[in-house]
Amino acid sequence: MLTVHDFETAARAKLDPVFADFIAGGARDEITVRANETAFGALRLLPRALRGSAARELGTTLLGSRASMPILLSPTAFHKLVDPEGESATARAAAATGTIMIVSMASTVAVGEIADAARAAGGPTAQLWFQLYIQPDLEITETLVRRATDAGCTALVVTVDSPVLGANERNRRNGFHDLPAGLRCENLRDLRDGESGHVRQIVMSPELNWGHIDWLREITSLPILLKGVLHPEDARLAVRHGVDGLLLSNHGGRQLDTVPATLELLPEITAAVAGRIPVLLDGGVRRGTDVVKALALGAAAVGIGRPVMWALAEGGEKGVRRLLELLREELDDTLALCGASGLNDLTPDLVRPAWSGRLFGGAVS
Ligand SMILES: Cc1cc2nc3c(=O)[nH]c(=O)nc-3n(C[C@H](O)[C@H](O)[C@H](O)COP(=O)(O)O)c2cc1C
Ligand SMILES: CCCCC(=O)C(=O)O
Repeated sequence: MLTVHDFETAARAKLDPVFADFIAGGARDEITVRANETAFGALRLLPRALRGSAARELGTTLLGSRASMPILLSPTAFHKLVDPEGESATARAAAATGTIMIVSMASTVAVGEIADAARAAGGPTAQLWFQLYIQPDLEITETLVRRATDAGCTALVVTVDSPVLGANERNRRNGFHDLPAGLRCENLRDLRDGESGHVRQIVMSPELNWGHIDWLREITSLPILLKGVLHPEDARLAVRHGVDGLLLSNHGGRQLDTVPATLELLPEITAAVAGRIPVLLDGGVRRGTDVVKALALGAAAVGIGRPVMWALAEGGEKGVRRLLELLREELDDTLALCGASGLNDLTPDLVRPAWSGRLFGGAVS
């Protein structure tokens, strides 16, 4: 396994095609799925020379949580679909690497158990954040927040791009609508009478509004990030509503199709928040160079979604660990080649659009 794409190929060879499609797929024509990766390819890096340093510092602190590198595990549902130990295996790999795992509310291991696995592998400083779909039944949401807080999660990541579930037509064609027998959304156990972790218990609520964020702000002292804000005006509103950070995300192209690539939106979103809160980004990050481009354009860190599922499918805990080490090596190598000794050296002047004839006044095309 030498690249993220090797993990994708290996996972596809191993997995039930229905599950492989669930992971790879996106909404409708998957235009945004492709755009996320393409956007990184449309930028070029412009390195500095003779700024040598013997070692690079990759560590960072995000909203009080220490991370050994600016690459987080974005929340992905249903890890037991691809590995019998599910999220516990993922958490051990993240903790051993010293980076932050954002636990999906739709995890197939309960968040408390995931936290135990993370601490066993990474010690007391292992960092987990918890992703939340605010439920219209606020009592249920409050219970979920309490479960995450009791487990030791150090931030809440509220997904706001899912008033309804994205239309994944691969899943529809494959008839994949629910978890196979024996697997459950363990965080949802015993929330309502007679329901014990059914996926359909998770309500995607079209009524959500800023009042819900204000309410959440009142009931928790954990930092709150919003995941899925795309419009710069909403980024400004987030700051005004006391949100602590943004995870700039289009859900890996799985919600509204044809929204821009997240990288494309990054300059506008960082301008809108004007340094008041950190902006993280996910979507299409597959290489160390992608991480550097996002950070150069103002992201505090990036998240990876599908690569984690592929690595977990390929090799369980070891696979995820190898994936994270690989990305760390690529990031370190890219920093060195760019003449950067740390993340603060990554500035916008290191990035430019790919060459086009227009640079020559249209003389060459
Ligand atoms: C299989 C899968 C499951 C996901 N589950 C969730 C989830 O439960 N909650 C959420 O907010 N985002 C979820 N996402 C979106 C990811 O958090 C992330 O935004 C996206 O995968 C990033 O793009 P990438 O896959 O290109 O790295 C999921 C994505 C995938 C591929
Ligand atoms: C209710 C599970 C949601 C999973 C999800 O967010 C995704 O597959 O993108």
